[in-house]
This record gives sequence, structure tokens and C-alpha cells, in this order.
Amino acid sequence: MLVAFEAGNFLRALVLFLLCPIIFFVSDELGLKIMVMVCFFGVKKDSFRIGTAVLPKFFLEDVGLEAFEVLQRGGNKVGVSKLPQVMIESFLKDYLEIDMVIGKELKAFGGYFLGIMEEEESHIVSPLWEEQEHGGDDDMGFDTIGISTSNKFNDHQLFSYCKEVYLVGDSDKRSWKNLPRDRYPKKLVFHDGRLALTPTPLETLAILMWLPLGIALAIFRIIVGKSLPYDVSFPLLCFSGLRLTLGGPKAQSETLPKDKPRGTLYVCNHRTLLDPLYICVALKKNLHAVTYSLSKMSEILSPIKTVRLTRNRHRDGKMMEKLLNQGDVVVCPEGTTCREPYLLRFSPLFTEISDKIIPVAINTHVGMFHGTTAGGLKCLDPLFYLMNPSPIYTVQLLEKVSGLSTCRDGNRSSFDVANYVQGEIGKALGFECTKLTRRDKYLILAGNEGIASKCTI
Ligand SMILES: O=P(O)(O)OC[C@H](O)CO
Repeated sequence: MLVAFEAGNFLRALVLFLLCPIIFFVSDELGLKIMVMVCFFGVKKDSFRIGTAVLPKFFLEDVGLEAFEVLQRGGNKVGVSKLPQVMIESFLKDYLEIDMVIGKELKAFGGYFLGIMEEEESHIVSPLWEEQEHGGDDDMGFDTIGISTSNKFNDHQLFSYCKEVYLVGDSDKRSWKNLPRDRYPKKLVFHDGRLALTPTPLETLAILMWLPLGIALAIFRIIVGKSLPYDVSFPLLCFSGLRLTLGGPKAQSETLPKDKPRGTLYVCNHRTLLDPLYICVALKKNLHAVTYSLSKMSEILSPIKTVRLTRNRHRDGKMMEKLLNQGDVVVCPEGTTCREPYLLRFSPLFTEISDKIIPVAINTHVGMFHGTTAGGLKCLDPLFYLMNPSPIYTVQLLEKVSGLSTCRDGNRSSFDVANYVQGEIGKALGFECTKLTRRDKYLILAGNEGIASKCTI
């Protein structure tokens, strides 16, 4: 269902959902063939990134601690699956450190998947047989242990080399604990895709039924947010299901004097494109939002003024100074959103612009759809976020930090101050600070460097 929805669309997911009763009654093999056909037919081969960007998160949440511990004890690891290679390879190799993955190759024509699996397994299996047949490693059979979830494991030739085969049943899996996040062999920092919940048949039914209502609700929320003043829009938006919790050591009752010569710079971590908006609602005042990439659509829909960064240090610095002379400004120095409990590197430019920096720690929780995307249509970000029945935001305003003067007195560099602000926000949220950047995220999720063009849609 994830592949049908994320590589296709709602319609493809609906077709798959309607076929569920048939898939349930036919044999496992035929059921898989039907699912693969519905999910992959007509999908562009080169741009298929679901296996690396979307599925690892869901697969990881499904790994049992017990099985993982057994796997860790092994030397060379081979993963065999009936699923298409493009779905499992990245997860097994990158996240579970499996050395060799044997799945099914998909037939393609003219750069598009045909939705049919090759009968032969992926090519990497042949060297294994050859090695065995030519007596490459006489002990292979004595050292090899197999773990299978199917009692038809003998169907696969690889298991004939195993000294022992452990069969894992559904009841075993039910009693397993989930692999805790801190045991993941590789940190899951980035993932893409719109679905925030695992689309089991029941969840899929809920999503499909919610869809028309969700779209209407999102449009209502956009109209209210854009056209009414905060005092009126806030209760209406709360009534519609949006939740905002204000917190932090100083829930900023210390409003700055009205005759202040220069505005305050609010520096927040970045969870969704609505972060600056929620800060405005929390402070009950309009701020200028400085963003790196925002779709034209999001700019049009935004109730507050947004100004784009150019990634030219000098020009961006001047522009932020100009905005601060007009009022308060909010900036997200990570330069891109992150969904997991990690903070990306804070670009230090903000520390050289203002001496009145208020770090803001932000978190959000969505139940159905993610309002961010790396490889999809960014113009749909606000719509997807606002289609959630009851998305939750928490905004914590932290202790003021001096930027400009701290850097000028020479004791600390702008990097030190940026790292300090990142650390304070990390502490407030319980998030881990990293040195990862926007470029890292886009290389993993979208296969590009995340350089925003002027006409991002
Ligand atoms: O997650 P991204 O890369 O779309 O980030 C969007 C931000 O608002 C950039 O300023």
C-alpha cells in the first residue's frame, strides 16, 4: 500500500484497497503478483526512490529485537525475499547491514516498470552457487544458519546449505519487542513520503474515507488563517482540531518594549513550513519569516510575509538586517525540515546579524500525513499538513542569547554561538544535534543537492 500510495497516488492506493478481498483469497504467490502489478505498473524506473526514502522507516519499526539480536551474531549475512529488489535492498543493506540481498528484479520497458517480476532472482545469487559448486568454501554448509518466516523455506535452494533453519511463526513475532531506535545500526534521520501511519487495510480505509473531509478541512483552515486576525482565527482553528502547546522555561511573557529600535530574531529548529506561523500565533504578532525554499503556492497561502534567502552570505545578511530594522524576524537555520528527533547543523549567519536572539524549540506530531517532502510536490505541503485531523504543535521560547556582541568580542566564533543555540534547542526537545545539512538530506531522499530554484512549485 505504501508503494501504491507513495510511488503512485490515492487512486492507485484505492485500486489496491478494492482488490484486497481477491488478494486475500488467492495464493500468496498470485496475491504478490497482483500487488506488484498494481503498485509498479507505469512507474518511472529512474525516479523510484521509495525503497531508499520511504520504506526503511516502516520496515525498521517492524523489526523484532529478538530476531535482530540473532542476526547480529552472524558473520556474512544474506537476505532473501520474494519482494522486488528495489523495495528491500536499501533497507536490508543500509539499515540492517545485510551483505547480500536476493529479491526479485522487475521488468521494465522504455524506462517504466511493467509491474511484472522476473522469474529468476536477482543476479547476485549466481556467484554464490558457483562458489559452492566449485568447492569454494567447503565449510559453508556447516556455518550457515537460516531464519525463515515461511515453512516453504525449502523452496529456496539457499536453505539447502544451512546447517540449521529457525522457523519464525506469527505467534513468535507477536511476542517480540520492537527494535529500539537507539539500537538501529544506522540512525534513521531522514525519510520521505506523505503517509505518517502504516497503511494496514483498516488504516487505508480510514485514510480514504477521511480524504474528502480532510481536503475541506484544510481549505477551511487556510481561509481562516489567512483572512482573520489571530484573536479570531486562533479559537476557530483550535475548534477545527489544530493543537498548540506553549512551553519552555520562559514562555516569553517578557514582551519587548514597543519603541524598540530593532526587532528580535527568533531562531527555531525546523519541523514543517508552518513553524514561523505557529511562532506568530504563540506570540500573537506578525513576524517576517526568512526561508530558504518555499513553493510559490506556500508563499501565496502564507498569512505572514516570507522572504527567500539566496545562499549568498553577504546579500542574505543585508536582507535580514533590513528586515530586523522593520520588525521581528524568524529564521530556521537548518535550512530544511527534519521529521525525526535530530537537529541538523545550524548555519551561523544569524549570529552575525542580531544581538537579540531568542531560540525557539519546536516540535510537531501528525497522525496521518506529513506536511513536508523532499522528492514530491512541495506545493502540496500546507494542504497535506492541514488535512491531518488533529496535528499538534509545541512551541517553547528559550532564554535570550547574544549573537553579534559575543562574536565581536572575539571569545566565541559565530559557529560556537550557532552550535550553542542548536544545543539549547536540542536539550529543550531531547533531540540529538548532528552536523548533517540540507545537502545530506536531499542526496539521500531525492538524489539531488536540494538547491532550490526560484520557481519551486
Ligand atoms: O523541508 P524543505 O526542504 O522543503 O524546507 C522548507 C523550508 O521552509 C526551507 O526554508
